Amino acid sequence: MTPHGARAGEEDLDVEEVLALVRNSNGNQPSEPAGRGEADSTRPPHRPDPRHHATAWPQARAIAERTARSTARAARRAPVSAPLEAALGLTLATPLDALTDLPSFDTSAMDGWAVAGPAPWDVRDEGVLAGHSTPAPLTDGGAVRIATGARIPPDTTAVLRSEHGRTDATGRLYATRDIAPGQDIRPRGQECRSGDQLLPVGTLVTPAVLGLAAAAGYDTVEAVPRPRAEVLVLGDELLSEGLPHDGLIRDALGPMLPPWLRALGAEVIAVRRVRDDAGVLRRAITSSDADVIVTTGGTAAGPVDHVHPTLSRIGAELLVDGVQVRPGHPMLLARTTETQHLVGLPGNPLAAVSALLTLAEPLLRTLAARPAPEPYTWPLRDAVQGHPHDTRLVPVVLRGDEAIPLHYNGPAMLRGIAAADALAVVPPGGTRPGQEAELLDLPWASAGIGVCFT
Ligand SMILES: Nc1nc2c(c(=O)[nH]1)N[C@H]1C(S)=C(S)[C@@H](COP(=O)(O)OP(=O)(O)OC[C@H]3O[C@@H](n4cnc5c(N)ncnc54)[C@H](O)[C@@H]3O)O[C@H]1N2
Ligand code: MOO
Repeated sequence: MTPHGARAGEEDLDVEEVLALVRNSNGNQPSEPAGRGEADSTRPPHRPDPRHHATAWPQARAIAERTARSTARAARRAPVSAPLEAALGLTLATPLDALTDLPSFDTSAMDGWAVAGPAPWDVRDEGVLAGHSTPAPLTDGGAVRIATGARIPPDTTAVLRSEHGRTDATGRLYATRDIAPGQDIRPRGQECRSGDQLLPVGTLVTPAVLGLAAAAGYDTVEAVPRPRAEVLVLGDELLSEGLPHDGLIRDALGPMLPPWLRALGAEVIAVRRVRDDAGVLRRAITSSDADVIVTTGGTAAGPVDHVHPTLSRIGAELLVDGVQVRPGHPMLLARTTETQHLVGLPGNPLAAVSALLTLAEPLLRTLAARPAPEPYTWPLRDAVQGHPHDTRLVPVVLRGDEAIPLHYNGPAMLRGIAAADALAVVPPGGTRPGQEAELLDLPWASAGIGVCFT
């Protein structure tokens, strides 16, 4: 594995600059109708050559990130005060400064005796347990039974572990090995002083961050709110239960997308089935107050593929109209209002995954103010056939220090991705056995279901 090193510095671009970048990259005026808008009768009903519009894969991801950054700046969403139990997966909007010294008092690190002065020691009758208030001071030659986590009595020299002490017939305590002054005492403020910065703005709230926040005295943390996402599942052929029959198939994306979008930082406010009707789709889009609308299907140029004409009719700006990636090349990204984006995922399920990781991931991550993952590469055990011009995303499992490409990676298949640890980014032309390729992690593969899906 070879980390690429730090990401190239992403300069702050505003929306105009992003749009200019799109114009330059694919010759397409993003503010123009998408290409087959009913509003523009001078245009042919089908886009003549999708490849002509398609954005290179790395650039598509950069556009998604940049438009999210400029929208986040424009929208200035106020931080929320999140109770710890609701903060997992959010990003800190203010630094986590210690509200107390840690430890907040001198603490015994071991079960044993607090002792004062040299051995032997007379042991007090009553011991000190964790949670007790300040115990009485010791005097030279004195000792007291103490539990791990208990407050150290004033004038204690050290803590003698229970396994390193013995008492004689008269009950006097001796050490079976040397103990140094201060041994097994955690002094107040050893980890931090009140006011110390424990974590900076922008830190992802993990289970460990929740623990640290609680230890440091927090009941709530100031965090960036999750971007609100609404999923519109298009397609009259979809069933929500039972076996496929009579040309109807099960909706695979309705169940898959909400948890995946949550893992990417979104709050999923609704999942709606939308029938193949341009008016219904239009109303569904224009009535949504989500930050990000995610549609599935209808991105191509078939008779009931209503996404492009609808975006055109509502005056949305197409920032990405097709990406040079397989599967998923008809994917799109549009800005529907000043503060709202739409990600069009193709209907083929693995193509939808590809679009999710290409466009939705950088968009949601940036809106959620999450840190960008460090890109990394991994050797692919087997040769992978490449597309002549486009990037391929191929499901892989990680075994030892190799990534093994999986079969069943066709656009309509989920069998490969369901078994995968990551997606390999295969450049045009393919890879040789042992050649390194960038990997895109799947959120559950590295973070665990409970962590990333809450
Ligand atoms: N003439 C062309 N046809 C197609 C092209 C092309 O370039 N020229 N591209 C193909 C590619 S590549 C893809 S990907 C698809 C994208 O199509 P759409 O986004 O319009 O999706 P649909 O046509 O609605 O569906 C495609 C396929 O996926 C199935 N589907 C849809 N939704 C779901 C779902 N929620 N769960 C499971 N399966 C779903 C749907 O039944 C179709 O089989 O276009 C190609 N065509
Ligand atoms: O983008 Mo499509 O998935 O190649 O079938």
